[in-house]
Amino acid sequence: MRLIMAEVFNSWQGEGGSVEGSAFGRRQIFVRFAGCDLHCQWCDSKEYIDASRVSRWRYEVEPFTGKFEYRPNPASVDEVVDAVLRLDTGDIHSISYTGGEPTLQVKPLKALMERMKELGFDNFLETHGGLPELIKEVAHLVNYASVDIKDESAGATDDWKDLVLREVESIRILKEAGAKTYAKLVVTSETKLENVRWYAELLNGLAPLVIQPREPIDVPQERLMEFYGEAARIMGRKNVGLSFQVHKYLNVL
Ligand SMILES: C[S@@+](CC[C@H](N)C(=O)[O-])C[C@H]1O[C@@H](n2cnc3c(N)ncnc32)[C@H](O)[C@@H]1O
Ligand SMILES: Nc1nc2[nH]cc(C(=O)O)c2c(=O)[nH]1
Ligand code: SF4
Ligand SMILES: [Mg+2]
Repeated sequence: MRLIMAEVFNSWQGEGGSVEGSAFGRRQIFVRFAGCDLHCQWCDSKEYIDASRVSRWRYEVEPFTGKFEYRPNPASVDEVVDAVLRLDTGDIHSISYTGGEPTLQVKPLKALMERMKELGFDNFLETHGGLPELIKEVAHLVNYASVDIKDESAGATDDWKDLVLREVESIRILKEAGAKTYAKLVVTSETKLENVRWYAELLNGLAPLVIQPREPIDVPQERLMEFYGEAARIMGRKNVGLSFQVHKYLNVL
């Protein structure tokens, strides 16, 4: 079984804040899949969106050295498992599957998750959640899930409201399967308060929410706290948090 890979590296989880299900500050091995069906304006992984242009993938030779080796795509599941195991520093909290959008290659994603589970690792899925029918195929293998709610201002797709409803459905599926799941909302200076209210109503009683400013940050602090306050009023004060992309400030992968 083959897949289009982007990169494999060892770092600490830089996002998620402190809500339940977050692995912020935990050491992970990141497995980044190539290819995505959305086009968030602010995506920081744009070079991996068009899978047909990702002719090779890279894996870190040693954690935090910035030294990589390259292999051609498509990769085999075995090659990826080998790259992950080479980066096992013995203190790994979980394996993060990110991208691009990992669920688009659901068969190899499932095979990888099964292998890592057999090897004693927990699986952490980072997903846009827009494809609940694919989420269903892996939900039973997921220990932790970070599911994005794509704000209107992300410009991810034409029918953004329908996307939000599918993301919430994915969260429901993951929760029912027993995965510790939270929603991540990337906000910009264009984010509307009424939209934040709507997301909070959909998530109320289902999963906690982290509000993550788009990098580079353009949302004023007062606005951020206004979003926070509204979400907390609807969802409860223990179910909302802030998240920042801390790895970018520390200059690590
Ligand atoms: C590159 S995405 C890959 C996983 C999946 N496609 C998704 O969007 O959730 C990984 C995470 O990075 C976040 N992200 C990407 N670019 C960002 C930016 N410029 N500022 C803040 N968060 C960003 C996304 O919102 C998502 O939570
Ligand atoms: N350190 C670190 N934490 C992350 N959390 C989510 C990431 C991602 O790109 O999915 C990411 C990433 O690329 N690096
Ligand atoms: S869904 Fe994720 S990978 Fe795809 S464009 Fe948006 S942020 Fe980037
Ligand atoms: Mg990232």
